[in-house]
Amino acid sequence: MKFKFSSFEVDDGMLHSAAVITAATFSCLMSGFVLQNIWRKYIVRQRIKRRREESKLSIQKMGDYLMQHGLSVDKRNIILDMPMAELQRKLQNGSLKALDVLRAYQSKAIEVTKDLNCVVEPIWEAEEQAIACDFMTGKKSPLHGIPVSLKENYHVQGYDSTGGMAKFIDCPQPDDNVIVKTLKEQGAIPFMRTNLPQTMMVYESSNPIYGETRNPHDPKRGPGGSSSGEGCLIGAGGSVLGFGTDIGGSLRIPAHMCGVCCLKPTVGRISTEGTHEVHKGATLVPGATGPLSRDVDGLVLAMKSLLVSHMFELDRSVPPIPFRPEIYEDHRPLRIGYFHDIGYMPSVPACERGVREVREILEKNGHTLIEFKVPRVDKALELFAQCVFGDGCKTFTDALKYDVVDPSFKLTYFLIHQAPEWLKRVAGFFYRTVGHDPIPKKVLVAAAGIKSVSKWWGVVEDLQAYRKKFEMEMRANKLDAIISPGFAYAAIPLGKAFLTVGAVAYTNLYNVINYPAGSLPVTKVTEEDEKLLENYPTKTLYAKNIKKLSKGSVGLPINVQFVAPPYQEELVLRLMKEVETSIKLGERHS
Ligand SMILES: CCCCCCCCCCCCCCCCCCCCCC(=O)NCCO
Repeated sequence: MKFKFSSFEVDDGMLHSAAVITAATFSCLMSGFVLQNIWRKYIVRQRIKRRREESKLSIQKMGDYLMQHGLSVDKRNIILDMPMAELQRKLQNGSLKALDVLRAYQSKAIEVTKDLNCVVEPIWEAEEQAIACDFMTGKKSPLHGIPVSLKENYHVQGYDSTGGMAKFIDCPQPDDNVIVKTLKEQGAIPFMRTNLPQTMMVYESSNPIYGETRNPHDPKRGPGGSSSGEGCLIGAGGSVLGFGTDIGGSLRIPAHMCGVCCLKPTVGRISTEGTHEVHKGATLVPGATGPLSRDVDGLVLAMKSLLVSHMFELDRSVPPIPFRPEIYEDHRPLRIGYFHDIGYMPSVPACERGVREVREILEKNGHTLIEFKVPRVDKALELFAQCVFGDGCKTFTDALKYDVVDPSFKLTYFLIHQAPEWLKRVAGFFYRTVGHDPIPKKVLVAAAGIKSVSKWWGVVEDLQAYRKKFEMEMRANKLDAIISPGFAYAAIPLGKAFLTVGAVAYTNLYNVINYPAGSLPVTKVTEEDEKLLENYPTKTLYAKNIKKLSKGSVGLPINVQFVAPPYQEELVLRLMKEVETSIKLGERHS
């Protein structure tokens, strides 16, 4: 048979050859594509393996070095037991050497990371800095000789900031970030870099490069995240002061689960320049940087040392507001709002008791406590998802292309980041009908992305309106501050955060409204709390999971959050210090 195409003729033999050539080209392209994918994934795995080995080797080398140059156990323990104020005083008056303090904390950090895997690598330059401190004469800076640990996403010259993602391995940072530079200028010694979950947008603690960090109070449980390594290292006594980041609770969740203090400042109060975030462009609910510490004095010292002309000069977007002692040291009685239940899922009995006990302390100290109802928590959650996943999660999926997805992140990644909109709607339907919970659908649809600029502007208006509503509620009650649960529950078994993720409402509320929020350990889960857990209401799927996963948590730490209007960090710290002091006095008298 012959076909005639205008000026030339084609027989079926030619047609057959054309089809064969097309099919061959197509299968070549396809296999090329598949092979390229396999190759890229292979390269990524090799890179991850090499980086992990380098990290382990560096930690081991530090351990070996300390065996030869370490302190005696007694001397080390005396240093490790010192609260921040005493440590600072002794470094200032020269009765402690910076090198001894560094060695004490290096050796404790290396010791605890063996079981807990909280350190990703030591910062080797610390030693030289400590020696320089000890040779210094003249007036000492406020952080003189104090070792500080840093979450891995803080840029440190010469080190990678991977955020647990292979794509960023072998990209050493050209410079220290603004906070690190200011800390060094103030005499601090960055000495350890700490672990985080892949992408930092979960409150788990694992990534394929550095592995999984465990809770210092129960290694079968998670330390919270995403400043997981910081919470764990400070909670285990391996650091006295550290720094992390927080977009939805990443400072406060690990602080609560590991029993340490932290402060998430108002975004803008201190510099956020030079931290690795996957979606830096999502500026409506941006990441905050902030300190974690063993005690409130550590947070105060950190803020005083950062709020100085050096930082204001390095990052001119930061308003030059120094630390205001007149607010921190004020004794005026305040009106403080409180809640136990955010209006989505109740907090477990131990967290509720934590707030109740802090309320009693504050009332005894002369403050007025008023019950506060959080306006429309569903709206706050929806706004959070719209603002951080507004691009339909494209920045996240791009960052993880060819990467190994961590098991602890797989379900979140699939459902929030990768699933097409129709599947998100089906999952939302499941949560609403089987889980008796309409909120996940809103969040999942939001994570499918904002479809146009005018819709994006609508989100901006909604966010402004929500912030105003919150402010008006506080004004209506004449509130100076708020206290609320540190989180909905204490630490749960590793890898289970996905099953309870709605609890993030307890922390990300303050990111949505951009209020400073501190977290303070106030109690521990008791047998009585565990008994009361039996009556925990389980209306939604998340609440059921919380009840199940909270069992067996006796002895775990419980924090309370302290919150004030934007730029009132000193007020937050004042209240935290007041409660910390009362708790310590109470412990001494009992
Ligand atoms: C993943 C579950 C899918 C179902 C959706 C349920 C929605 C229920 C409400 C939860 C809304 C938020 C979901 C997103 C999870 C984000 C968790 C954020 C943890 C902290 C992140 C952070 O602060 N990172 C700091 C980075 O520097």
